[in-house]
Amino acid sequence: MTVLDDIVAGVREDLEDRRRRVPLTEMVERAQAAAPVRAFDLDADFSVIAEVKRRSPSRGDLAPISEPGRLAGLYAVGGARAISVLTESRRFSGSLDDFDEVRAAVDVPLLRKDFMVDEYQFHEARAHGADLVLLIVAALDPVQLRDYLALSAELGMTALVETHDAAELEIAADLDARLIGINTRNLKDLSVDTSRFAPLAELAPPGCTLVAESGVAGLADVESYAHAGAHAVLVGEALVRDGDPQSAVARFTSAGADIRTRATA
Ligand SMILES: O=P(O)(O)OC[C@@H](O)[C@@H](O)c1c[nH]c2ccccc12
Repeated sequence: MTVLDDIVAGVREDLEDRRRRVPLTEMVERAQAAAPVRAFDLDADFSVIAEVKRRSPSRGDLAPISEPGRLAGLYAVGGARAISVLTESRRFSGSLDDFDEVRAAVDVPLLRKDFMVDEYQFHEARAHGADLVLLIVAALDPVQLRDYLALSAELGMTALVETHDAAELEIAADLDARLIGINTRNLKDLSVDTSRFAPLAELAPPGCTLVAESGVAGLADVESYAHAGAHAVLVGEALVRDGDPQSAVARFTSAGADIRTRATA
C-alpha cells in the first residue's frame, strides 16, 4: 500500500461517518443553499495561493494555528488570490471546522484541500462555501476524474487538477483542465524536488493556468517557479511558519508578477 492509498483509506472512513450524520440528499440541498461561488481569477499576472496547514505526514507539526481565521485574514490582506485550507484530519490535522472559521473571516476564494474521492465531498465542500477543490490525478481513475471535474463545474467550483509527472499532465490536458497544478512533492516517498517543475511545465497545455505546488521556502523558489512558467504558487509550510505571513504573501506575489509580466512583455 502506498502512502497515498493509506491516506485515502482513512479519508473514506471519516467520510462515511459524516455521511451517516448528514446523508447525501441533505448535503446536496445544503450545497444548493450555499452563498454564491467567489471566482478564482485565472488571468491574474501572478497569484499566491496561501495554505492553512497545521501538520503534514512528511514534515510533522508545522504550526499550532490556534486561530485559522486570523491567519487567513493576514493572507488576504497580503494579497493572496485564494486560500487553501487542509480539511484532512488524520495526517494533516485539518478539519471542516478550520474551513468554516476561514470562510467566516475572509472573502477571497477558498480551496478545500483534501483527498477528494467521493461525490459526497464535492457537495460538502460547496455547502461549506468552497470555491475551489483539489483533484489529485494519482488518486483517481480516469472515469472518476472526468466525473468529478464535471461535478465541480456543475457546482460552480474550479478544480485544481494536481499532477506529478508527464503522464498525469497529459491526462489533465486531455480533460481540458483549466487550472493545473504540478506538485514537486513525490507522493511515494513525500520528498520535494523543486527542479522537477521546469521540465514538466514545458509539457503543460497552452492556455492553462499553471500552479507550482510545494517546496517554496523563500523568494528564490517563487522566482524560479515563475521563470519556469508558473502563473501561481501554492505555499504552505513557509507561510504558516513565517512571523509575518502578510508581508511574505505580498513579497511572493510581486516577485512572481515582475517575472511574469517581463516574460509576456
Ligand atoms: O508546504 P508546502 O511545501 O508549501 O506545500 C504546499 C502544498 O503544495 C502541499 O500542502 C500539497 C500539495 N498537494 C497536496 C495534496 C494533499 C495535501 C497537501 C498537499
